[in-house]
Amino acid sequence: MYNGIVTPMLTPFNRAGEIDYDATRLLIQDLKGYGVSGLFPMGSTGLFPMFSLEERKKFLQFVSENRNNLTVYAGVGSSSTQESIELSKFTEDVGIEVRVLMPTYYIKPDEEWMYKHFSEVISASSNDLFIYNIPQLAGSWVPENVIKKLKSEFSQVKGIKDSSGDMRFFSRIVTLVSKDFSVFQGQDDLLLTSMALGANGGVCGLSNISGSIVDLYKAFQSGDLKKSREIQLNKVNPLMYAVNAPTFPSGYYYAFYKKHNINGGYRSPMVQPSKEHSRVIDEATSQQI
Ligand SMILES: O=C(O)C(=O)C[C@@H](O)[C@H](O)CO
Repeated sequence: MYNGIVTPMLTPFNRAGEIDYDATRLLIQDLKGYGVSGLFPMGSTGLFPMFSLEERKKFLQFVSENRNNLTVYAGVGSSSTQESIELSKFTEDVGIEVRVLMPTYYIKPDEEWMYKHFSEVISASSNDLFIYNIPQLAGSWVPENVIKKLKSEFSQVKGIKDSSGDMRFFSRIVTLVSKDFSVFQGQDDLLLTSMALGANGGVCGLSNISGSIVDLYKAFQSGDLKKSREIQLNKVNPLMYAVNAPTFPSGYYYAFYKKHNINGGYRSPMVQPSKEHSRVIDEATSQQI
């Protein structure tokens, strides 16, 4: 059973646009301090499509070796099934427990294509796998019948992370929760609602830069609905809307660099947030204390 708050990690850059491993170490220390339960490198917030296969492997191995006793959920998404298979095998070689996989993208897959991608990648290694539903970025939904089919056919399939923001869809898939299958919410402002419906936790971008997400999770788990509602509405949501003012996910990078006074970079084509967006983010982060 997987639960808690998992961080879809930033991939910090230096000014030359290369991965900054010292800053990554600092990020992992932050996350351990906030009390997250897992690390999710090379997801959407981690900008996985911007990296070569070799860069992805090196970063995944670094996170696995510096995990600080946290569970590692490795993004193995690609529009190439062969690449996702290669990354899957690599995650097993470096001791990563969970893979995270969305449908292939750019060329829009029909259900048969989608099932073929998932089944071939799932079978490529024995470690667990979470289905990743994020239609607004991947360009296609993972249909409920495909989710149920993969869940029933492959013992590696241990959960789904839904970032669609569609609570009707979420309300249906959350009924799949069992001791062998977890359902995570990928949108921070829907975390409390989702946990009230039975979600096992969340994969929340804000957990890169604030302890409020874990505080919300802990308040709900302790039965303090009033406190969890206050955190959701007065801390999490305003910060989420502020860091998403600039194009996703540049605001998260700005906030992390600012927090640690790092002269961090933005790999092309990502652009540093404007002065106005930076001011909005600074104001929202100052309210978190
Ligand atoms: O970065 C990821 O991979 C996530 O899971 C977080 C994602 O769901 C964002 O919240 C989408 O806005």
